[in-house]
Order: sequence, then structure tokens, then C-alpha cells
Amino acid sequence: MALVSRILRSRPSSVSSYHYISRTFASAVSSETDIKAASLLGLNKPLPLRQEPRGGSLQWIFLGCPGVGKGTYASRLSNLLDVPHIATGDLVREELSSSGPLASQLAEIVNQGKLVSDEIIINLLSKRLEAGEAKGESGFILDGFPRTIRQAEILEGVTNIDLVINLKIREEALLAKCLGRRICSECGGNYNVACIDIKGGNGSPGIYMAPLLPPPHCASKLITRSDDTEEVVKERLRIYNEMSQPVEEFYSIRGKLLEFEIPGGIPESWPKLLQALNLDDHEDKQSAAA
Ligand SMILES: Nc1ncnc2c1ncn2[C@@H]1O[C@H](COP(=O)(O)OP(=O)(O)O)[C@@H](O)[C@H]1O
Repeated sequence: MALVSRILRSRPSSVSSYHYISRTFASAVSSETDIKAASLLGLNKPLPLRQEPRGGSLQWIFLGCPGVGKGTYASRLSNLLDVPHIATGDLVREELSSSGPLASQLAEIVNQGKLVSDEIIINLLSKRLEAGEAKGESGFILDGFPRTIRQAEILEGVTNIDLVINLKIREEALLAKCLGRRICSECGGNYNVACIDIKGGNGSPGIYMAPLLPPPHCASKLITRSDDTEEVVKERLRIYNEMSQPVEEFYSIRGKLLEFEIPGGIPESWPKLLQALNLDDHEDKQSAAA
């Protein structure tokens, strides 16, 4: 795993000596139309991103289809490595639940399974990064961004991404996993009531994923995302293949892509992911220190 070893060697365990640089979003977008759109949306403010990896923190991205488990694994790594997990889907949902001017426009797009415009998503991300910077955050694990080549190009223009983890899973599992997702309306905990049990055959192994059931105090408060209906999930998968799969290639040709096939449920997959990231001894040290 030469790529991961190189990255981890350049990153000391402390996160203190890290600092952000500021770049204007307007200078990151390429065409004149982009610049006009950016200034109309008020995006020509500093975007707090780091230009060069200096060690001290990391800038990672999770790619993968809806339902593959980006949120689950990004959030676990964020806790392990003490870097913020920033999911653009969460930023969109926060905006949706606010009474802000964008809410009704976003609801229509999200509930059809379509992508929000690059301008809006970069605006939300930029605000989140600024708020994090003000709190002293450094580094990030991005989940759900970039989702288009243009988003990837813009990000590449303003900062240096260390590693992109591309999560994959047998296609048959994706729909069931999305339809089984539940969120606790009180604590925000993520659960999954689906039991995936796909038999192996024709050279491919079977896959078993136990449901991730809520604790008793969350069980009566579960809600389903409004875009997790069969019709909308199928549209999101179609859009992923059309708009987001090319982003995998974008990072692959830059030597930053680590492919990881999810072998099963969390107990089986998490240690293997840590191994692929050369982080297995890191977790041992963390639990020993706890
Ligand atoms: N980078 C992005 N670009 C455009 N739209 C986005 C982006 N991230 C999130 N969204 C919008 O938010 C919705 C929910 O995103 P997310 O929670 O990441 O869903 P998924 O389960 O499909 O990965 C998407 O369907 C899309 O409408």
C-alpha cells in the first residue's frame, strides 16, 4: 500500500502545526460564467483550505455510490484520527430543515434525487470550512464531495487532497441498504434495519451484513430520509454512474485513489479498511490509551 504509507509517513500524530491558507473561491473557479455565478452567490470570500500537505493533519475524500457506507466509515475514521467529518449531504439537509431562502429550492432537487448545483454546494461547504476554521479545526474527511468533475477541478485548484478512498460494494446490496436506512430524530444516530444476505456464486463471494439496529431509547424515534424511496434511490444511483463515477478516474490518474471493496458488515469491514489504510496499529494504540 505504497500510497497510504507515503501519506501516513508525512503526517505526524499531533495535529498542532497545521494552518489554513485563504484563497478566494472566485479565483478557484475557471470560466467567466463561473466567476459571475460565484460573485452573485457571494462566493468570492476566502475559502479556508490548505494548499500543500505540511503534515499535522489530513485532507481525505470518500467516494462511492449512495448506500455504500461512506458516512459510516468516514465518521469512524474521523473519530479515530481526530479530523472533522464533513458530509455535504448533511449540509444540504441542515439547510433544508432551516427556513433559509434556499430550503424550498433544495427540497425539490433533493427529493427528485438530482444533484444540487456546484455553486450552491460549494457555498455550503465553504461556509462549513470557515466555521470549522474559526473553531480551530484542521484537515477534513469529505463525504459526498466532489460529486462532479467540475467540483473536483475546483477543489484541486484550491488545495491538495492527500487521499481518496473509493468504497465499493456488490450492486445488489445498494438499494436495500438505502431503503433500510433510519435516523434517530432526536440524537441524529444512523441505523439500518436491512439484513443483506447475498449468496456467492460464479466466482464472486457472498456478502452478509447484519442490520445495525438502534438502542431501545432511539427505537421509537426513527425516521427515514425523504429521498430514500425506491424511485429516488434508483435515480440517485443513475446520476452517480453518470456524474460521479468520472470523479473516480479524475483521482485515479492523479495517483490518489485507493479502491476498497466492502466485504460485509461493519465488524468485518472496519478492521480490513484500517489494514488497507495502514492504520490497524493506530487503532490498537488508541484503545490502549483509552
Ligand atoms: N457534492 C454534491 N453535489 C451536488 N449535490 C449534492 C452534493 N452532496 C450532496 N448533494 C445533494 O444532497 C443529497 C443527499 O446527499 P448524500 O447524503 O450524500 O446522499 P447519498 O446517500 O446519495 O450519498 C444528494 O442527493 C444531492 O441532492
